[in-house]
Amino acid sequence: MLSSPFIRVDRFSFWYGAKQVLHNICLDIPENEITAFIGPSGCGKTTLLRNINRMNDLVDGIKHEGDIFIDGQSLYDPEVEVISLRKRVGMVFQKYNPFPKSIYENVIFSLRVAGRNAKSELDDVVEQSLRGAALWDEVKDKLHESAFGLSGGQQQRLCIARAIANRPQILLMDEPCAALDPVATLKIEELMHGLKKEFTIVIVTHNMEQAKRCADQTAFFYLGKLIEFRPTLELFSTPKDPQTEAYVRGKFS
Ligand SMILES: Nc1ncnc2c1ncn2[C@@H]1O[C@H](COP(=O)(O)OP(=O)(O)OP(=O)(O)O)[C@@H](O)[C@H]1O
Repeated sequence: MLSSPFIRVDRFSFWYGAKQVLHNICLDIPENEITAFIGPSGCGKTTLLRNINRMNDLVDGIKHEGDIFIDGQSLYDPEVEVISLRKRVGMVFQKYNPFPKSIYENVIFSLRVAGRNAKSELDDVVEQSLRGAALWDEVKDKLHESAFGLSGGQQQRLCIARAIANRPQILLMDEPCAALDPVATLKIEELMHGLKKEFTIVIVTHNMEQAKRCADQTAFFYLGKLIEFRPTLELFSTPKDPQTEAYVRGKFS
């Protein structure tokens, strides 16, 4: 049984110009769990992820039908401000993208933008966020050095620290390990298990082993449609739909 939905995708369809890329998606994502989106390239996983914090609003010529709710509130409610929505929904991208600043300034970037400059608060947020991203012990003696001096895996964990510094409720991760080696990948996966206690996590991944290792629920998409959404172990061991079965058995990618 799924716990109560925290994110509800309700009959959601989406177009880039004349091209429809999502078709009538219905999906209930539970709170404090990890939900993976899998499926072949171009099936719309990232498009759906980027709609959960309305990142796609930045693209010209888009259109949607249906709705997405977070904790019962429509993302398209006129009262919802996109800036405050993005505070509730943090995002980590495929290619780690720290700013050309110190480790410390990267973590508290959004607080600075919001005019929060009290040193004691910033110090506290830096420590809590870096601990949350399992990076504190590795960087606590060089907080004022450039973020670019860190390894790729450390830079991605720094981006996670930056994303959680605002205490979002939801963390969207778009192939967060695609640019990382297997050791750094495992570290991020371990980290996700800890983070889900505090955040509802949605991850897009091409790596089915990663979905199996990390995700509580997995959604399989094909050609812009949601084909199957079930607890991960069930989806991989006893897929109900022949298309899901073909995909998870590696018959197409
Ligand atoms: N900004 C855009 N403008 C126009 N079409 C786009 C845009 N972004 C994505 N698309 C198209 O929408 C479809 C879905 O793309 P999307 O990136 O959501 O799929 P995906 O499943 O995440 O793919 P991948 O696994 O390759 O990242 C694709 O056909 C893609 O070419």
